[in-house]
Amino acid sequence: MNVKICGVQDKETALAVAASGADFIGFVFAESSRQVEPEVVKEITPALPGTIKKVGVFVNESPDEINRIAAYAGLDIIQLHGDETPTECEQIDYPVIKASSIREPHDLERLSMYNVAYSLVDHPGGKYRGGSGQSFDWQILNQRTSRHSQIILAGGLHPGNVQEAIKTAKPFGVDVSSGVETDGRKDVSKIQAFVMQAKTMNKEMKI
Ligand SMILES: O=C(O)c1ccccc1N[C@@H]1O[C@H](COP(=O)(O)O)[C@@H](O)[C@H]1O
Repeated sequence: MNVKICGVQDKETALAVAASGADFIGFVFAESSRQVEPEVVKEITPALPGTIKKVGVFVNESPDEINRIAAYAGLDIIQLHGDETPTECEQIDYPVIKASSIREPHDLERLSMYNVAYSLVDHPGGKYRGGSGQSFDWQILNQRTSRHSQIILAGGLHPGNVQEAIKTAKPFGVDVSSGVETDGRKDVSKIQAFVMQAKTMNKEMKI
């Protein structure tokens, strides 16, 4: 199971995320309580091993600005968490994770409009466009077709429910932000527990 830990804001936490065995680390450049400046991420990314993919999260930013920040900050992958069109996704010079809100089975149809590396499925959200800590009905994902491969499941995951989520939705990967925090800050013991729970499912399900 592939694991992404999102909303990292400092080098110490980033190193702990890499040491936990996570496959992707996310930095939020969009408006959020977890927003981080490109100058900060530029100092963090060279300290991380090449094995962990550095993901920049953007909401309704222009492709030119995203490409500029990605090159400057040393990103590998771009996560688009707003109303970006399929054309805008194709203007990104990096592999794209396109996030979509899932309320009902019909929402899955939207995923195949995008020619992107990964589709991330999330709860419709709260104050910001993501990171709300709320989950949706994972059973909906059982109605996806083979066109919907490389699904990353997000929204309200935490160490206590990630195994059930994986069993139900059988995603390519899982993504978490709020669920590995205590009092709004990343909590290394929760990050380690989340990665351990998700990777254990890997072995049990042989996926
Ligand atoms: O984490 C944020 O603050 C954020 C802000 C704006 C867009 C996306 C954001 N994070 C993404 O939101 C989902 C779900 O997060 P949570 O686990 O429910 O808190 C996840 O994909 C994050 O990458």
